[in-house]
Amino acid sequence: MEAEADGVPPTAPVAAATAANSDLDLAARRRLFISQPSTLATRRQQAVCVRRAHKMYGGGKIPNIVLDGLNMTVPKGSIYGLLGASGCGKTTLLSCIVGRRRLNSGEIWVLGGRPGSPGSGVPGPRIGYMPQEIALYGEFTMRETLMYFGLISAMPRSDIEDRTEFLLKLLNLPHGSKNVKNLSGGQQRRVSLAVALLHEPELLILDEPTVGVDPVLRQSIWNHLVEITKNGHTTVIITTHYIDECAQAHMTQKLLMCMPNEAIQSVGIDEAAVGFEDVSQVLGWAVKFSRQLEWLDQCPQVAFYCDALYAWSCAAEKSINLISARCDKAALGLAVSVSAWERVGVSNAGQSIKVLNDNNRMCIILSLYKDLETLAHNKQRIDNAQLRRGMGEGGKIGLLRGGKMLAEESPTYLRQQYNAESLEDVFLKLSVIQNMGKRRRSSIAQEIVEQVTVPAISNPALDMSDEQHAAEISGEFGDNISMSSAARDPISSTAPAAPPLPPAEDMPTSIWYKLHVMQSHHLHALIWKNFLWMMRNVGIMLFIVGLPVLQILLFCYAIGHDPTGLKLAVANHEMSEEMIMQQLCPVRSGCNQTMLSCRYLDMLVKNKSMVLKYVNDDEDAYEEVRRGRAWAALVLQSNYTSSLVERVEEGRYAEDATVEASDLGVRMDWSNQQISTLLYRDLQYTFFNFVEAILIDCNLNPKLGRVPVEWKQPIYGYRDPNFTDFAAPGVILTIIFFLSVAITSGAMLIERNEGMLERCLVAGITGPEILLSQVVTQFTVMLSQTTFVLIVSFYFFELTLVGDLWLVVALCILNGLCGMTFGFVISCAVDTERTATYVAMGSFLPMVMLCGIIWPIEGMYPLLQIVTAFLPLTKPTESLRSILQRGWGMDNPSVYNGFISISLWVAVFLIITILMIKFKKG
Ligand SMILES: Nc1ncnc2c1ncn2[C@@H]1O[C@H](COP(=O)(O)OP(=O)(O)OP(=O)(O)O)[C@@H](O)[C@H]1O
Repeated sequence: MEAEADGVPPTAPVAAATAANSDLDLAARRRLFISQPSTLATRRQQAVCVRRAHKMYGGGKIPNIVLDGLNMTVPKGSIYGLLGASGCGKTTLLSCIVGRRRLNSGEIWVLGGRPGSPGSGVPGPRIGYMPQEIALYGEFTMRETLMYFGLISAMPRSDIEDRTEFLLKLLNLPHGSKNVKNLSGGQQRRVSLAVALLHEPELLILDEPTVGVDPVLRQSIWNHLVEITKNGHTTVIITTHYIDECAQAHMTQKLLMCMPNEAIQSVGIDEAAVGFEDVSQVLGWAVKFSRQLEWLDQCPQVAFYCDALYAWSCAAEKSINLISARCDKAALGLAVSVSAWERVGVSNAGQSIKVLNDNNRMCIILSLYKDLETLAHNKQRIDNAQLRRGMGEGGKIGLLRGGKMLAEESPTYLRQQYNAESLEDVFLKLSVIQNMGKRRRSSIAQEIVEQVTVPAISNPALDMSDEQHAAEISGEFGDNISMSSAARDPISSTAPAAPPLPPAEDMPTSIWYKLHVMQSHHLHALIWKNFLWMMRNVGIMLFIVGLPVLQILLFCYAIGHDPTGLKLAVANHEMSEEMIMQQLCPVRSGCNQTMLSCRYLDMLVKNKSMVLKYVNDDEDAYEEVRRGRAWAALVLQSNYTSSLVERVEEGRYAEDATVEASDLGVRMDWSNQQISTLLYRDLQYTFFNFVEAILIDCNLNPKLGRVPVEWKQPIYGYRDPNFTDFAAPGVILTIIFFLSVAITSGAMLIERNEGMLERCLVAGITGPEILLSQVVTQFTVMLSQTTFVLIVSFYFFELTLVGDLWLVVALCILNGLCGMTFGFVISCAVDTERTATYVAMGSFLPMVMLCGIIWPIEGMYPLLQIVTAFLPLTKPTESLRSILQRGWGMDNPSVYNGFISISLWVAVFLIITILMIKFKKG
């Protein structure tokens, strides 16, 4: 039955039977492991327990497998160093541990629960996370930064203040009222560390914490970490991608800068590291050096570490001479960080090395500037030595390579077991063993094996001779020894299935629990932070509030008004040459039938602000138009007045010649539709007014001069509508909508890209909380924007407002909300601000064109008319136009459709955002 269970029929041949036997063994072993009642409990007792973790990025044929059956066990109360080359997956593993990414398969237990599950506290206040990037608000002071993260952790203000004082002191930070952006890189990293330490979490995860921190401070940080792990309540995981140990493998790290002679003697150190970070320190060092060296003389060896910008160019020579003069040690190591080399430049570096050589006392540890990696690597030696010392013998180091944990032991144990002087050697040997497992026939591997003495394999985790067995054993062998599992493709593996993992612990399943995604202290912290950010960026806020006002001002001044000062060339043959010379056409009022042409032309000037230029003949007038000096040429015959009178008096009996002579001859420049339509209208309307005026003056019925159409009082709008009134609704909504898009997506992307969002999420803030806090904050901004825009439009420029102002306000606010949620979608969908700008711009232009803002939808291509009905601004624009121009209320479909449409869009954008936040991680 057992054989059947393992898929081998009882009648199989002998070879198969042998295999079946081994399967039986395996099954028996598996049962043994499964039956261990303590397995699940043991896992949950660890601070972190990872079993058979698989994680890959990208799909397709060549996925990037980052974690490949990884196991990791971090006991509570320990300091765990996660070491591995750059890009080996440390950050990925940490983000899975803190619940920000999901494994493709495998299990993670953190502090007894599954990260991301309700009630686990992970992500949340049980974790202190210091990411690789600074991830802080540059505009906030250190105190404000710590206050914000303290509030997130629901700490009382007094506790936050106490802890802040303690941490500022511990981390040697300047007075807490300095803005984070004004701190040095190293100081910023220390603030970042302070944030992680602030709420005294149970699990502290520090991703490369001591980069940019001088040796003095590193020591105090390490002391603190050792202190907090002592009582077993706090566990620390630290990553670094520098694998090696220093050449002098037993170097003891001590702070010497300020340490008096007696202290050095009492500590009894035999090697020392001296480090400093900035120019002033270097210069100070150079001056004080002779005295310091007296103390340092106690040490047989000194490592001299420098990360100063001008260390080489300004002070190095002097310092080195001083060192050289006072110190006759066998070896004085000189390590310089990559940044110093890079900034000083290779030539200076070369010069400095020359000085060192000339002095002939130094042993240059580094292989100098040619290999920046080596420089970086050497810089980190001090860290790793501290890591080792800080962890003591109880701590563990996990060596990560190729998605697997090569080993997980105390540094001393590893060095002893592999007979290695440094962890780098251990790592190298383990890498060779790993390669042997994968590529036994590889000549390259053989070569390496020949050169590197591989110790007898005593750790079954590294025995790759039976990969399947290794995989089976992995993770079940015991929780205190973690072993690497065999390489196996998580998807395509045909190897026997691993034993089933224990079921997950029961989590609260009530709907209320699941809905309980908002916590008041989180919202309080977020809203406080958002408003603080606004206060710190008054210039930006003034711009944000002022920009829509400026835009509406520009719109009201620039758009929709009738063009004035249009030039007309007039060939009026009723005028004498002298009159043309003087550009004077005499106007006679009353029932006077002389020079009527002048009376008409005068009305054009006075009523329509046209500018007339009198010319001698028709061709001259046309030429003016051809040369672009006039929009139209008017020709009036020499007998214009008499012909017009005769035409009016004789009516249908008037002769053709009379009718033609009374016509106003017009040739226009029709190239500009707006201007020519306006001229066309004004020339005619002015003529009707002119005839009407004469008829009135002569006591005749003015209606006789009109076309037989009676233009009664309009039902909606005015007889003389303007384009401003037509375009204003769409323009107001567009301004509010797109400014909300820009502000919201900008704010969210800045947070995300600078790592603040990630940090907040790890601290336990949820996506909906961030959204709600942004909505609250942006709402106040949008409210002020809307108020100013409406005041400018309807109070100062008196745009037509017939309907209910509150409906207008409500629609504008909904529209701003819609822009805000669209901004959320953009910030979730894209990664950079530049892409966000492209998306915003890409959506702005089509919306302006298609939503009936600058041209009536009725004039669009029929298919577009259907499409445009579904866009966010179409119905609201129609709705606002109806409220403003027609005074319609919510009972009218044209109005309420706008409200419904925009509300639906708000809901759609919100849902998309929440889904993206939920499913886009990892
Ligand atoms: N979001 C992502 N999408 C695709 N690939 C990713 C993503 N994040 C990381 N990777 C890849 O996964 C691998 C592991 O990256 P990770 O950042 O975890 O390494 P690391 O060990 O922390 O490196 P370092 O020490 O340099 O910080 C790298 O090859 C990286 O290119």
